[in-house]
Formats: sequence, structure tokens, C-alpha cells
Amino acid sequence: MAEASTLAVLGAGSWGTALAALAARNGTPTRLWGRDARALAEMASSRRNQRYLPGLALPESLVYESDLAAAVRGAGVVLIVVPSHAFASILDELAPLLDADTAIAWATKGFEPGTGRFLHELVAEKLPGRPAAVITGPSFAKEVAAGMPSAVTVHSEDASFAQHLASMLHAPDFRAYSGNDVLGAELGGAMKNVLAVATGVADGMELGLNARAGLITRGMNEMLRLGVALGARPETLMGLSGLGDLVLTCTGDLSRNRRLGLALGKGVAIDEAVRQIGQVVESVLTADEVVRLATKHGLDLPISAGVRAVLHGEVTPVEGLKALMGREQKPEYPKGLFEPR
Ligand SMILES: NC(=O)C1=CN([C@@H]2O[C@H](COP(=O)(O)OP(=O)(O)OC[C@H]3O[C@@H](n4cnc5c(N)ncnc54)[C@H](O)[C@@H]3O)[C@@H](O)[C@H]2O)C=CC1
Ligand SMILES: O=C(CO)COP(=O)(O)O
Repeated sequence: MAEASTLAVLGAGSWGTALAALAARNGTPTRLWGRDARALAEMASSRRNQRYLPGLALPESLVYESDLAAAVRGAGVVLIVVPSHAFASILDELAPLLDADTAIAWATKGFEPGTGRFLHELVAEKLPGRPAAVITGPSFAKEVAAGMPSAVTVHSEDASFAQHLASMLHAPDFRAYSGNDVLGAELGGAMKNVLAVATGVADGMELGLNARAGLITRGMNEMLRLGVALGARPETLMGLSGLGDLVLTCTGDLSRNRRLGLALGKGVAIDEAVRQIGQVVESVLTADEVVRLATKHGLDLPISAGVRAVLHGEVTPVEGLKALMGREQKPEYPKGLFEPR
């Protein structure tokens, strides 16, 4: 029997650590699991995550657990914060370990690599019949960890679970809204990483502020078009999970996806840029999946496709820009965006 108020956070990188620290500071009994037992032991003794969040003093009440079964045993909510490429395999590991009444949440942004499946689809397939929610929105781990004001949103088909999870996180400096458009919330969080590479490339090439604003706006248009085709609600995409995170990631140098774009725009090779960043850069996998989904729905998303082509080395940033600027002149909205298709 799970204890509803107990939280197990899986993934001891920057975002998992920041969320676990936030919940623990809020008085939620919280365990943090990571795959690296040595790093966890070091965190337990120093109360710091030196590699991912240097400078943050972790709350005394936070418990570290390197055994996955022990970490999730009796937890009311299991919150997954591993990179998207590890998401499906952690669900498989969890399936035999969870109590019948444990709910699932995730703060991972991305899709299943190679299939374009949404993370909520993986959860429904591998851990069916449980309350499930995504936590997303404009939230750099470093700022949340430092107690700087932030706002996120928690979406679930189960309104009471969304509310329960939002109140576990909500704090004087951390607003947690709730909603019920899981697909829309996930799409915004995934796509903004790809679009952040585009503005990063433009800024790395020193193309100017007009280019940046143009890319953000036309990127938002791509998010809305794909979202509407997939059944997301436009207001979700215009909210924290879409526009909010798009603006943050396209303009804030704390973004690893933006920093990848900046490096590519300056001529650094992709492998070297990813190595220098030293943390997960979701766009490298997500760009393929955005283009896969767009193709499936007959949509042309030139910025996302351009980012995918640059990431694969199929075109240089200069060629990508030329292709974008050289597209045919046309109305800003050829079809009413919000009209039913
Ligand atoms: N850092 C941030 O500000 C935010 C990150 N996110 C999302 O959270 C997710 C995790 O990102 P970060 O924590 O930032 O990444 P990170 O690079 O800081 O840490 C990744 C963590 O995942 C672990 N990991 C990697 N492969 C694993 C596997 N197979 N099994 C278990 N653990 C594994 C690593 O050991 C590391 O602890 C990403 O989807 C990211 O987009 C969402 C919002 C904010
Ligand atoms: O998702 C994030 C902020 O909301 C973090 O963005 P990056 O993964 O680009 O660093």
C-alpha cells in the first residue's frame, strides 16, 4: 500500500535533483534515485550535487536511494526525470516494482526515439491503469534550485491527481498550475527544444535580433500547426508549456539546446558541442521525431526540418538559413490556424 504523500524522484541529474529538493523543502517525504550509486553516496554525504547543480545546498530531509525497488516501494507518486532516450526502459524496470496504487508523473521532455510516440503513450502501454501526469513549463533547474520565481504546469486526465501533484510542488517561489491537456503540454515541451537550436544557430551566426524574433514567432506557428493536427488545445501551446518554454529556451543561455545552436552557428562540430555541454541535449533526438510526426500528418515545418538537417550534417547552418529565407512569399496564415481541419 503506497503512502500518497511520499514522492520518489527517478533521475539525479539537474532537473531531477532540483525537483526533489523543491518537494523535500515543501515538506514532502522525498527519495531521490539515480543510476550512479557512487554519485548518490557523495550527494548524501556532502548534501550537494557537484556535477549537475553545483552550489545548491540540498535539504537535510532528502533521502538518497540507489536501489530502484527500494526507492519506489510505498511511494504514492513516482516522478521520472531521466532523459527521453532512457524513458521506455525505466518504465519496463518499474512495471514489476510498483505498488498497485502508485501514480506516475514525468518531467522528461521529448518522444520515444525512433517512433515519435509521446511519453504518455509509453506510460499508458507499460504502466496502464494508473493516474499519470506530466510536469512541464519554463523552468531552468539552476534557477528553481536557487529559489528564483518560476511557474510550471501539471497536466493529467485525472484532475485530482494533477491537483495533488501541483500542490506537492507549489511553493512561495514556485507556482504550479494544473490542466488536462497532456498531449499539448508534452508537445510544447518537446518542440521548444528543437526551436531553441534554430534561434541559437541564428544568434551564433550573429544574424541579429529581428532574426531571433522571427524564428521564435514562426517556430510558435509550427508548434501550433502540429499541435492542432495532433489534437492539442491551442491555449495549452500558448501557455507555460508551449510559448512560455519556447521564449525561455530560445532566449536564455542556460538552455543546453540553445547553447548547442549557438555552437553550431559559430562553426563548432555537433559532437564537440554536445561534449562541451556535458548534459542531456534533447533536441538531438527530438528533431527527428518532430519531423516524423509532421510528415505523418502531411505538414511542412521548415524550421524544425532545417534544424534536423543541420543536426544530421545534411546542410550547414548557412545553407539552412538560405533555404529558410528563400522560401516562396506567402500569406502569414494561409489557412485559419484555429479553424477545424
Ligand atoms: N535541466 C532543466 O532545466 C530541465 C530539464 N528538463 C528535462 O528533464 C530531463 C532530464 O534532464 P536533466 O536532468 O536536465 O539532464 P542532466 O543531463 O542534467 O541529467 C541527466 C541524468 O539522467 C541520468 N541518466 C542518463 N541515462 C540514464 C538511464 N539510462 N537511466 C537512468 N538515468 C539516466 C544521468 O545519469 C543524469 O543523472 C530531460 O528530458 C530534460 O529535457 C525539463 C525541465 C527543466
Ligand atoms: O526545459 C528546460 C527549461 O524549461 C531546459 O532547457 P534545456 O534542456 O535546453 O537546457
